[in-house]
Amino acid sequence: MEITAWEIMDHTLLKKILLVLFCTFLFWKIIRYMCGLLKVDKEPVTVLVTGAAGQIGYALVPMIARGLMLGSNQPVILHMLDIEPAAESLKGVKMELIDAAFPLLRGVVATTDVVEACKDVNIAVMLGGFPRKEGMERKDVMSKNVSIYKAQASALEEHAAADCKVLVVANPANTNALILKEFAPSIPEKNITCLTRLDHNRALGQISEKLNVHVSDVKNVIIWGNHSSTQYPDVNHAVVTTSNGHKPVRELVADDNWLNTEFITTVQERGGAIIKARKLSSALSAASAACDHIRDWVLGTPKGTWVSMGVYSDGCYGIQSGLIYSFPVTCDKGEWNIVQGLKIDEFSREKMDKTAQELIQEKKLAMSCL
Ligand SMILES: NC(=O)C1=CN([C@@H]2O[C@H](COP(=O)(O)OP(=O)(O)OC[C@H]3O[C@@H](n4cnc5c(N)ncnc54)[C@H](O)[C@@H]3O)[C@@H](O)[C@H]2O)C=CC1
Ligand SMILES: O=C([O-])CC(=O)C(=O)O
Repeated sequence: MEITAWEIMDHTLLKKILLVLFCTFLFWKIIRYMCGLLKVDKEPVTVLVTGAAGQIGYALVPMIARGLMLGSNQPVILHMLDIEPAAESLKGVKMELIDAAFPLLRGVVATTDVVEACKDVNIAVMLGGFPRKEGMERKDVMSKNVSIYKAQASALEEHAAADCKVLVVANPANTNALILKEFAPSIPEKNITCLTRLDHNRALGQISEKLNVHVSDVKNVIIWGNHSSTQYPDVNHAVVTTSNGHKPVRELVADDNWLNTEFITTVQERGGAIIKARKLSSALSAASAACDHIRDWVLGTPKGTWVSMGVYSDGCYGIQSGLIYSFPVTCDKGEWNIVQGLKIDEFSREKMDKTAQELIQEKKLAMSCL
């Protein structure tokens, strides 16, 4: 068969067109594959917030959904628990979370069922509890919280993820955390903590105001002990970053009398001062501190910096083991470790022991309510 010149040219053209189409297709496939490799969409982390219809809850859940707790590339699923009388209000919070269209928020559960709330939870922030009311004895409040924390400990133990990290905020925070630990024996004791980061941040704030320096330049204050007015805010190891390196806070403040009296009582009594001013307890700063606590625990503390966390004591610094006591800690790869070897002077020793004594009494009271 005879092939004309036109037909030969036509063939070549056709081949070229096919080749271009094939190359475009291949290029597109490669680009899609590379995009897949670079994709940063992680598995969502499930975060439980109990008492979520309350005022800290209302400040905290949008922070979590915005990535302030676990990072700006970490999707989250929120589980919110409250009690029946707050169910309608909780529903409203869920509606607002949907309306806010948070890109990281991959699901919201709002429930009054503790089992549903605890299911597959990776992080639990416990805000729910029974507040002290007029005319109530400490023992009455303790007894109500012991039963709440006992029940929630069992639900977490049975239904949460095996490596669930717990942060107790509700007061009495240290002792509620201790009860939770007692009744959730299969959750590792290192995974149960309480919030003293608010007190830590308050101490940083006071030093920053006194020295007129940026708060992010102040570091390594310590809150020892109970989240109560016996806590000991300690600046003996705290420093300020200056253009000439780190300078001790004591040297810069140059007023030991202020540091040993007014500074300590201001931090110890700050919660009460906020209640007096707002007629409500601290909520935005408590929510922010809860985010700081979990973020540093999960993602790590910056090099050379420690933070304060209420953790299970092992006897170090002469603090009786078996209490949830606030210590200076560093965090790495999801684990906290108490900063060791800090020098403790006589003034500090006395204050650290006083707050430990209060925790021993609270523990006794809690155990008597069981
Ligand atoms: N550790 C810290 O630094 C701080 C601790 N707190 C404490 O945090 C807690 C929460 O404070 P707010 O949000 O201001 O209180 P709030 O009274 O506004 O909210 C508490 C919420 O817990 C709910 N609740 C009560 N019993 C519950 C249960 N068994 N299960 C689930 N939810 C339950 C209530 O219905 C309410 O919605 C309080 O105990 C407060 O004293 C407050 C500030 C700082
Ligand atoms: O007593 C309260 O509810 C408030 C509180 O713990 C604080 O602000 O430190």
